[in-house]
Amino acid sequence: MKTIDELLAEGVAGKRVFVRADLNVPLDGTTITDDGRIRAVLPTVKALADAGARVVVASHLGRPKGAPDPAFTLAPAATRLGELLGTDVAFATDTVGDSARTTVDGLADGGVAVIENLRFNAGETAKDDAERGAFADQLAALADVYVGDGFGAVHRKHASVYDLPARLPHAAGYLIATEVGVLKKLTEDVKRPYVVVLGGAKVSDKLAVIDELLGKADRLLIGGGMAYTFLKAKGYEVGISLLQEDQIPVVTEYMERAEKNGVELVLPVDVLASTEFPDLKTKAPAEYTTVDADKIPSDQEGLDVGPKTRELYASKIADARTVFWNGPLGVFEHPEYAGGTREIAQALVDSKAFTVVGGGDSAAAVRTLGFDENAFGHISTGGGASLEYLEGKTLPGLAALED
Ligand SMILES: Nc1ncnc2c1ncn2[C@@H]1O[C@H](COP(=O)(O)OP(=O)(O)OP(=O)(O)O)[C@@H](O)[C@H]1O
Ligand SMILES: O=C(O)[C@H](O)COP(=O)(O)O
Repeated sequence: MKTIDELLAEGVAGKRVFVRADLNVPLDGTTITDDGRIRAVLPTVKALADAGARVVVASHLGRPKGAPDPAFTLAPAATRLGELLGTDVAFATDTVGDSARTTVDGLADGGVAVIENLRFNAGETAKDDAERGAFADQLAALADVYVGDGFGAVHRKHASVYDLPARLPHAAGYLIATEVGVLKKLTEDVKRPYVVVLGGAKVSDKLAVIDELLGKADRLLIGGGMAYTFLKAKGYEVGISLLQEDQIPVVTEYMERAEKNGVELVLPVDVLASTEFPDLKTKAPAEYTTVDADKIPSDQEGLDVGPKTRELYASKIADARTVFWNGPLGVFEHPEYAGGTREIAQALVDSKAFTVVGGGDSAAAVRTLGFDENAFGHISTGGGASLEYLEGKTLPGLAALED
């Protein structure tokens, strides 16, 4: 894989360099609530701009349906990038149309532009190779060189991640190099006990990693939306909690295998449950009760792990030498349901382990709850991406950067 330093040594002055970033930041309307993913790509963008490249930054944001949708515009991210760089950043209101062409043509050496959300174009995420390829051709027309630095999206076989680097000379950015360096340690030389904490809401994306972790980790602590499929598989009532019904046989097998392999697979023993999902905009006080995990009322959903679970999980983390944590333990965006995530973050900070926090939302949670980023060994920008790396899968966005 060519590094960005090698690319810089060859010279990029005057060249149009397409930087595939992951600027998929959490938003409250048009306000960015955590800009960690934008800050993470700054070293690459700065180095290219300082070397006189004309930098075209591209990313997806959210999951729009292949057409423009103002709720998912990258305009706020472009503005924030400009603030962080301390320079004007041009913004194209489309991805490969007139605005993108004019904006890129108007870039001076050392200038930076952001083009609109890649996923406003159906070709970006298309399953069909030809459709993705046609969109990649349009993107390729905007640049001379490609730099992959959107670590959070390298597990996606998408046009800008997978097909575009095949069409241009390419290199890996600083963020990808750092992320891969840290995660490699967890796959090759892990210090034990190795504890993995899994939570979050993208349950179907993330269950598969457990298959691999059952052969690697010593303890798996399950929380967040992921827990309810396990609790249901144990025969418990989970009410209207997040549930991946079709995965019940799979998680049942995981629990059996964990027992056979001597891996501790730990589930919540109590949860905060409510009849209503909280209002994340107004943060209005929520009504909930704390119930044992086998007694969730049928009209309620679990929204955070309860106090007994927090204590149990903290005790499982205390003597760890390595901890990987992906996915908030509850709906941390609401103050009432942030306690589980906060206490797990605190347990990581208090432990002597090498700690890695993975995921856009997990990283955002740690920062918005007031933790010092430096209190953790590494905060990864990739959730699904870091998990698939740990699964040992070939990640399309990394494979595409190989020479
Ligand atoms: N019990 C629960 N019920 C519903 N949603 C939950 C629950 N627990 C956590 N969540 C939600 O999970 C979301 C984060 O999950 P996600 O899987 O996206 O995390 P991530 O891995 O950090 O991010 P990413 O994969 O996007 O990088 C949060 O918005 C949080 O509110
Ligand atoms: O938030 C993420 O995990 C990445 O930006 C990838 O987003 P996606 O899950 O919508 O592909």
